[in-house]
Amino acid sequence: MDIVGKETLVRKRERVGFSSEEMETVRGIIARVKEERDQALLALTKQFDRAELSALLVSEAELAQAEREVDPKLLEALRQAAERIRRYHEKQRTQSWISEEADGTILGQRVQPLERVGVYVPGGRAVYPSTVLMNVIPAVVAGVEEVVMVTPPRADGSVPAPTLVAALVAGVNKIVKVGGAQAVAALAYGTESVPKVDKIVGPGNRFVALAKQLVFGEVDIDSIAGPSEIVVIADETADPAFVAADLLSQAEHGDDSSSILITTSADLAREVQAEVERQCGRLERREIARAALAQYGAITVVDHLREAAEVSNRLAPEHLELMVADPWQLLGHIRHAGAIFLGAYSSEPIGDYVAGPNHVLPTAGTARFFSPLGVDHFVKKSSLIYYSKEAFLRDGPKVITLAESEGLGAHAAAIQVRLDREEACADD
Ligand SMILES: NC(=O)c1ccc[n+]([C@@H]2O[C@H](COP(=O)([O-])OP(=O)(O)OC[C@H]3O[C@@H](n4cnc5c(N)ncnc54)[C@H](O)[C@@H]3O)[C@@H](O)[C@H]2O)c1
Ligand SMILES: N[C@H](CO)Cc1c[nH]c[nH+]1
Ligand SMILES: [Zn+2]
Repeated sequence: MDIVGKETLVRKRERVGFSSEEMETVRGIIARVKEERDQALLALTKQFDRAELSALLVSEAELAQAEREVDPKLLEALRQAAERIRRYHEKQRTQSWISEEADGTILGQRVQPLERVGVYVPGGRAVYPSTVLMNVIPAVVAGVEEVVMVTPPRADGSVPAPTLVAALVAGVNKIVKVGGAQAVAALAYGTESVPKVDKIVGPGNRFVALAKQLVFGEVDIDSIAGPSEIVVIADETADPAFVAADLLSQAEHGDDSSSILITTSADLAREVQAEVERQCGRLERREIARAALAQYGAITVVDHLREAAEVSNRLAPEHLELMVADPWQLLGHIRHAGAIFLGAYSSEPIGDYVAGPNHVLPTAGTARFFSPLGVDHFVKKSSLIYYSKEAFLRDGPKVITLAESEGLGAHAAAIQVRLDREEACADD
């Protein structure tokens, strides 16, 4: 990892948008799925995943086989993680409310779960049972009636047992063996095997992200979760081995992941640089991590922690670790980050798996305005309005004035007809 100036470090994070070629590919896939439905899904799965499927849906027998096959230790870890994730998300529930005014007017807001959602679970380069839990549990906690999961099959037509078992633990209703843009299109428009959903959530590669953007409007989507990112702010009290290990934890996700250290200590910067080199050599995914660090990894030395917070706020990272003597004090200066990890033992992977908060977080600077995936993403709200006659007679004339100022005569007339009726009744 290079030690660079802070402006170079900020530029390291800049990403290229979608190419016209990618646009064309994904538009073509979506159009084909709309037209040919299941036939297109089967053909595209053969083309991209090299799997020749006889059925798109995962069967009960496959689920039972996965339960038998999976390591009991993994099953137990998934169950315990699911419990913590469920408990955290239960705290996010928002209630409907209703409030009555003195004149009898009743106003309120009704919160209702979405009926059916689709969850994309990546299946290309790695297996992510934890991502199944993180996407499905908030939907279940919100009260969504039907959760449809899509994930690309392996070349032999199977879905990895840990993914299937995680789906069972989390409460998925239907699992479809399809990935990429074709899976997103199927959820957005519906096919013989895939029901049309109201919202699509879940991370994926560029084809998945682009497809989600293109079907937005037909269905709702969550924010687009791009390549993983970590920023560590560390002072001279941080342990260089801990810092290096946490930087590598995100670098191993993909060669487009970003790992950045901002520190007030030039000594720590050099120690972390050496540690990263040493620890990276021991990793199975070292080539991926090296490529990520070369392109999107950097260390910068700043004069004080306030400046470190300013640089981090400009990056608005997905994950931010505060490995400093007093992380709670520094927290006051942090404005933008998807998840903030405080202190030496709040290592980022704790948040990826077991802490409870969601690991689907805003990336690429979107933590400035997006929030972590949560129960809110799976509900919608309706306003409730009951006007008493007394309140109507008081406010009606104001509505007429406002409607006339906008040239909307029918609006004014809807009020006037009631005012006239009232006047006629009073005359009788
Ligand atoms: N933010 C998170 O919480 C989180 C969690 C897990 C994974 N991820 C990210 O999700 C991504 C997963 O990517 P992945 O590729 O491993 O799996 P993926 O499931 O997203 O993509 C695989 C699919 O991409 C499609 N595809 C591949 N090449 C194509 C091409 N040339 N043209 C059209 N379609 C093509 C195929 O249909 C294939 O099934 C990674 O970037 C990973 O970091 C993020
Ligand atoms: N760190 C990833 C999100 O950026 C999520 C993940 C899944 N598994 C391990 N990590
Ligand atoms: Zn991770």
